[in-house]
Amino acid sequence: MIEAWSPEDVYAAEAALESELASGELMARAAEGLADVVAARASQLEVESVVALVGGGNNGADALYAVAHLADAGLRCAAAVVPGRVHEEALAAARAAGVVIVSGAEALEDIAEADIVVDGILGLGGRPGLPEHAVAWVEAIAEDAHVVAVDVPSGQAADGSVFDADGVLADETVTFSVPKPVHLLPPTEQACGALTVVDIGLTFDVEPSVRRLTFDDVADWWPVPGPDDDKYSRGVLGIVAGGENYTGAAVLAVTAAVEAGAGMVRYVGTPTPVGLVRAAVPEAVIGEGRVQAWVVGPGLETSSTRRDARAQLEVARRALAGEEPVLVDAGGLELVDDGVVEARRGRATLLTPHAGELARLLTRLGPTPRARNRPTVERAAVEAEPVRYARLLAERTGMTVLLKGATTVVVSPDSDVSVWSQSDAPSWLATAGAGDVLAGLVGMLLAAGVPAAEAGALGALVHGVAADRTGRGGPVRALRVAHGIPDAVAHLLARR
Ligand SMILES: NC(=O)C1=CN([C@@H]2O[C@H](COP(=O)(O)OP(=O)(O)OC[C@H]3O[C@@H](n4cnc5c(N)ncnc54)[C@H](OP(=O)(O)O)[C@@H]3O)[C@@H](O)[C@H]2O)[C@@H](O)CC1
Ligand SMILES: Nc1ncnc2c1ncn2[C@@H]1O[C@H](COP(=O)(O)OP(=O)(O)O)[C@@H](O)[C@H]1O
Repeated sequence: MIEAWSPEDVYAAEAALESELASGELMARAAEGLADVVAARASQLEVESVVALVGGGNNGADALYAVAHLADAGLRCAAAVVPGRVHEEALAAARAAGVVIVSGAEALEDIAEADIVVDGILGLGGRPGLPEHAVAWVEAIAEDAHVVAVDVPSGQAADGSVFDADGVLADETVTFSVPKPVHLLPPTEQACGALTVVDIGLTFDVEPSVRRLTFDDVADWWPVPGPDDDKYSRGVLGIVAGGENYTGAAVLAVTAAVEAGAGMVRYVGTPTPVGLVRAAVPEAVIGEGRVQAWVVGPGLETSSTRRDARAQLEVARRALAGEEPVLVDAGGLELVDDGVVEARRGRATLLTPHAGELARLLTRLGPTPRARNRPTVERAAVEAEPVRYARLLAERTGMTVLLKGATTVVVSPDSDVSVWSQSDAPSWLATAGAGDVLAGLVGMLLAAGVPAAEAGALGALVHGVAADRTGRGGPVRALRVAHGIPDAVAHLLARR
């Protein structure tokens, strides 16, 4: 598991450790680790000119001490500074080691010619956006330069909340002791490149803000049946999905649940998808019955006036009113109102919208049940600040929210619980029907007893790996992702 702590928690851990160490020791460890990474990269890339972009805080000091080490080691180093706004001891150390200190136009020339740029403008203490003087520095970086961010790519929010397209976009980031939210969350993760964590000795006795499951965690988490299991003890999943228009969603969700290893899947639909499911997934049992969890919504048509569609909707509503865990996706999200919110208090519910669905649902629900003013939430706003909006929906509904995207986040209604962030899928997975597959897969995990947030994270990981292994670098269609789940699970379980 990869875990990230918030800037506040990191500052607290730093203060606790600093009181036990000689002054400057932590920064010395950070700078040494940073210098080792940059030296290794210079050697791999067979280049020798390094320019540090130096801000006025400790992040800039790390960069200065690091280039001092690199100059000692024989690399050609310069540091761009704003005179008077720089850590004086670090500046003296860099100068003494032979680092050329530059500012103004001279700095821009050196930056443009550098093979490696070390970004020490802003770190953990940075607010989103670049300082004015640093805009020209960042613009001057050559296209083919290798950019190493110190702790946080400057301009990006350290808590992962806001992405700055004009900020630093690093090829790699070197951080200290533990990852921070900026490294794991959308939208900022894209600015970090490859991540190296240098251990400087900080320890934490508080929960991380963000967690990410890795391939090696799957064997510990996946519900593997034992000799005493039967199909019922493994968990029966009820799926209410598909309609006379969206027939395929039913086939995809049911196929994924069966392929993921559900003890049994009961499918509730209208005549056309029932016929298709019967033909495509003979293992599925048609009709309502006792289940351990429900998936409600893929391809569900909530406005159909057909008698069979209304009967199907009644089952969906019964599921939402019942005790069993429910995953609510696509059309099912249209059934979520304040009555459902009330009825499901204290019961496991996982909403799985994409950004557009989340925006629509938040707009419809409004900020509070009786709010007169219901501002429209735009899809673009959700895409810009996914965790913030997923949290708003989780808090508004008391339900766990899995927000789908290139990086999928899972946010619990309790703000003290870590956010899950999974980024395991190839971009090929952005294809119609992939969400229906995810719903069936995660539904199976709920039926097997995996808690909602963990089921969401685990399901997102396996979904991504199934797409990756099925597509082998090329396109994937959703049905093949569903059929690829057993291979993905077997592959991940074999890592035990
Ligand atoms: N924590 C650890 O464990 C360790 C941390 N270490 C290192 O320390 C780094 C954190 O250092 P830091 O606290 O000095 O913050 P940093 O980001 O360098 O600068 C803040 C300054 O910038 C300013 N400022 C902010 N945003 C701005 C903006 N948008 N535009 C303009 N100005 C802006 C801000 O001004 P203010 O908001 O106060 O007015 C303040 O003066 C950390 O990332 C790591 O590299 C290691 O050495 C050892 C272990
Ligand atoms: N750029 C991307 N890279 C990787 N995965 C993506 C990307 N965009 C979307 N996905 C994943 O693809 C799936 C799409 O789901 P969804 O939008 O609900 O599709 P549908 O409703 O057609 O089934 C989600 O699991 C999402 O996380």
